[in-house]
Amino acid sequence: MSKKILQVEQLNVTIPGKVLIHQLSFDVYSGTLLCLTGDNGVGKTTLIKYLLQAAKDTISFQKEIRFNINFDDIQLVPQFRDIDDEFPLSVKDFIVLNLTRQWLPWLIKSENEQLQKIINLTNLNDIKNRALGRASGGEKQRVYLAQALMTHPKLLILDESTSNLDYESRIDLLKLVKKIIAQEQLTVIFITHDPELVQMFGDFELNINNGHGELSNLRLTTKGGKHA
Ligand SMILES: Nc1ncnc2c1ncn2[C@@H]1O[C@H](COP(=O)(O)OP(=O)(O)OP(=O)(O)O)[C@@H](O)[C@H]1O
Repeated sequence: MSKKILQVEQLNVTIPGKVLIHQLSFDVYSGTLLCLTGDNGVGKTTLIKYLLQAAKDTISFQKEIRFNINFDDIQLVPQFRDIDDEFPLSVKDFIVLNLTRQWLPWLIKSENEQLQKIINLTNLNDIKNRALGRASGGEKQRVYLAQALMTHPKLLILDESTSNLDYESRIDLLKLVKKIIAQEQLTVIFITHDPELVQMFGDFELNINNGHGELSNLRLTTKGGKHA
């Protein structure tokens, strides 16, 4: 089994006046895809907010949440982006928005190399100069993924990245995510309502139900030895 990058022990996930998830414990292993599932409103996004807060402020949650990576090693691809048809920035320019160095208005050699590597990895060569607003839903998701990958994350959190995509685009995106996990030793937490994707691509499933979370190892439990 690969290295643990995150350990959560007996965590209560709360909102004002209510415990959403009781005594939640699970581990996340490096180089795996963990699917976070559960009905609307069970607390998946709130759990992710706790994890991000704990990565930033390691002291407050030190008993319940322990990361073996830093906050800067984590990238979140949010569920909603305000990108309409008129969004003028090119795919290439959007991908580099995450880079924090702002003292030069152009990219240095290593950043250009990283950009081209990520564009190749996410199959965006054909549309890299197109305005992002003109990209299809599936292409946009690949661009968001590419933007997140620019900073060499160790943990990527995908919040329902496939929810507005057709069947083929959903499968394609998850195949790409699995390829990147294998190539880059990336770890992914994927929030999803899609049981088929969980079964096809997940290594682990953390299902939240009735205020409790249960972690399943899908590689061990899947019939037919899909992941064995
Ligand atoms: N700051 C807050 N104050 C009050 N209620 C909140 C707060 N944050 C979240 N909630 C409530 O907590 C519940 C869980 O929300 P959350 O967004 O975590 O659910 P979710 O499992 O991600 O749902 P979905 O699948 O619909 O995205 C919801 O009922 C939401 O309205």
